[in-house]
Amino acid sequence: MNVLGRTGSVNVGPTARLGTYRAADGSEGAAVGLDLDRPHAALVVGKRGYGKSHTLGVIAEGAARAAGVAPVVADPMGEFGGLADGPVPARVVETPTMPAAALPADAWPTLFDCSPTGPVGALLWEAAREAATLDGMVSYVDDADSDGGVRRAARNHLRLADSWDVFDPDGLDAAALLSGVTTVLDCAALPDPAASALVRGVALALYDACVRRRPDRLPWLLLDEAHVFFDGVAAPALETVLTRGRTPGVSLVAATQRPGALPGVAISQSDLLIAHRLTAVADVEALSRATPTYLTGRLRDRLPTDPGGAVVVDDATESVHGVQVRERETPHGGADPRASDRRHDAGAHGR
Ligand SMILES: Nc1ncnc2c1ncn2[C@@H]1O[C@H](COP(=O)(O)OP(=O)(O)OP(=O)(O)O)[C@@H](O)[C@H]1O
Repeated sequence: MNVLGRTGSVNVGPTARLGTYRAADGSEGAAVGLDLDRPHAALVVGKRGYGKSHTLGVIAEGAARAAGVAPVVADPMGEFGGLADGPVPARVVETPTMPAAALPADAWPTLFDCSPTGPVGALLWEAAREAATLDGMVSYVDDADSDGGVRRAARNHLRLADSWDVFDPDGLDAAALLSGVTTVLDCAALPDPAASALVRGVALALYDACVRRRPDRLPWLLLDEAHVFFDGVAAPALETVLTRGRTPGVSLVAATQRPGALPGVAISQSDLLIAHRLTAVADVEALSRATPTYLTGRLRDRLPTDPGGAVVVDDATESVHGVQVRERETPHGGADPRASDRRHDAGAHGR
């Protein structure tokens, strides 16, 4: 099997089975895999319904099976629970939490769209610097020598954070995330700021663990709907992983239907691009601007038209491939509901 993202001997190291090569006329060829041996930054793009969540699941299945790899999937739509229902080692954390201290003090004003130099933002920043728990932060705010309105506003922000149920002193840490099984963080019930805070804490915990010690497994962080995280408080940690993660050994796979909404670094730092069908001009242009010179012809002309088809731009081998992504081994939760199915179900129940 040829392995994309890998230079040197193709048979060395863990590999995710991606699918088969696909010629321009649609005919399928030899099996093709993705390298999981070295750290990578990969971007999976495609318009709705053309397979990017499916492909993220295929990569997660391969990573779950790979020795020496600890995959963590951030699942904003609750589509990846099926990973735990199949033959790969995976667990779903239905209500993921992390210690409040996992979010750096300077992130707290941003979490609530407060200026860090404004009175409320500055108080939140100080509270996070001085206290490791939400309760401790609230106490700090209550005792602060600030205007009553400022304290009230800061307390309301912290109450909102408490209502998300995402901060817990006993929440996930790097040791739990780097355990042997794939971890799916079900973020479907979390509002975007809470999910983004969680992903920032997780990304930093994984990065710090790899910088400070040599974990038994290399983390792979897989993000679906990645534009939500890049647009939120998670962005600085994701950019750190993208720009500095490879040396300590942290990989990031970001899937999005809106590559045009990602920061330029998310495209330019990716050494693997898996592009499904895209039609929005802004998205195609964002990719085209960052795609390398060895991609001959316009990217737009090479994009596939049917679900599961993809163009893979591999910076390691400086090559471009047409690929048909394989079927999932575990149930995929991303199919759109159909009214006709509901009508059938209702009929079966005699309604
Ligand atoms: N390679 C493939 N082989 C077989 N079926 C596929 C493949 N890729 C996608 N599909 C099917 O196509 C449908 C849409 O795929 P998917 O949910 O991954 O799309 P998406 O681009 O992530 O859309 P959304 O943004 O709505 O999540 C699903 O029913 C999925 O099972």
